[in-house]
Amino acid sequence: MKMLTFNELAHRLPPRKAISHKGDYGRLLLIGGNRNMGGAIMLAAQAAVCSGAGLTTVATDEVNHTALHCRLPEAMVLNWENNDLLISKIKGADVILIGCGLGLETISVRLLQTVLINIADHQKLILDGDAITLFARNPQSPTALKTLATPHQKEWERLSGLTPLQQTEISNQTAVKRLGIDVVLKKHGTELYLAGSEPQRINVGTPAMATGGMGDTLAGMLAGFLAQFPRHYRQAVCGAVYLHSHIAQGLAESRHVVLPTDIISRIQTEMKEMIAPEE
Ligand SMILES: NC(=O)C1=CN([C@@H]2O[C@H](COP(=O)(O)OP(=O)(O)OC[C@H]3O[C@@H](n4cnc5c(N)ncnc54)[C@H](O)[C@@H]3O)[C@@H](O)[C@H]2O)[C@@H](O)CC1
Ligand SMILES: Nc1ncnc2c1ncn2[C@@H]1O[C@H](COP(=O)(O)OP(=O)(O)O)[C@@H](O)[C@H]1O
Ligand SMILES: [Mg+2]
Repeated sequence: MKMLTFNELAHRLPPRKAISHKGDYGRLLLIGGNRNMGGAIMLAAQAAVCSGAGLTTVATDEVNHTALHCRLPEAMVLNWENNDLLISKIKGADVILIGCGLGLETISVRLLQTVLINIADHQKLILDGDAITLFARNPQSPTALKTLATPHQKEWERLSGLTPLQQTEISNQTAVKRLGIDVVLKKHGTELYLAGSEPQRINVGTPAMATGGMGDTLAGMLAGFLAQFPRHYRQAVCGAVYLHSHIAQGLAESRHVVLPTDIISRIQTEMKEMIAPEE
């Protein structure tokens, strides 16, 4: 499988224009965080904001609102039980990420359905975590033109029917085509299956990343990149996936374990290396 390298990514994403404002860098809606897993959506939201999303709104259980406001005053918050407000936020978003700490309860199912019904083909959708598990139980054609799922191997097994041992490049490609979505298959040597390009694999990453919340952080980075670089879909997805593991690998030189929050604190600085200098 083709290897994704830093050289292929460096300076392929555009710098910010002097005459621009937050509205130019994407409206992002993140949906997740039940009563027990508020941390998952907070990590995703922090990663998205630090990646440069213009405006970030988080729809989550009300129990998480104070913590989220304290941790990330840059983000707006809404109660995910407020269906009318949620629908209006879905319709106004450029990118929607659902799944981090979403849970598998009745409300989780309803939230995913609300997104799938109300999203339109000019918007981008990212399915992570529990949204993948729920989607696998009831697969349907997504109405978003671009739908990206970010499963780990167990979630990919639920979605594709392939056990980790059966998850070969050819079988994965067949399953991706059948599902009609793009897939970032997370593992040691994460693989990218994006429509219109040949599968790629990253050569960065470390077992120091094997800790809860690491995938939530990647999902937030992907959302932030897609919101901000709407005309550079492939480079944005590859850039976020690569940078997440590249940062972790650098930090792991001096740490036994790398925390999601350690990665988040490096995103802004490391993105400076990756973005083309202003012309
Ligand atoms: N702080 C938080 O609130 C956290 C919330 N989380 C949320 O917990 C929910 C469930 O996600 P989980 O992934 O824990 O649960 P799952 O039950 O979907 O999958 C976890 C299990 O899959 C297996 N597995 C096989 N291959 C794997 C691979 N390559 N990578 C990871 N696991 C692999 C492992 O045995 C692991 O115990 C998600 O909504 C997620 O966002 C987790 O991200 C952990 C942190
Ligand atoms: N041994 C490893 N080597 C490289 N990357 C890893 C390793 N273990 C975990 N990761 C990375 O950490 C992230 C874990 O994602 P996920 O399992 O969804 O975490 P969570 O749901 O807890 O946030 C993925 O990006 C995966 O590639
Ligand atoms: Mg996960």
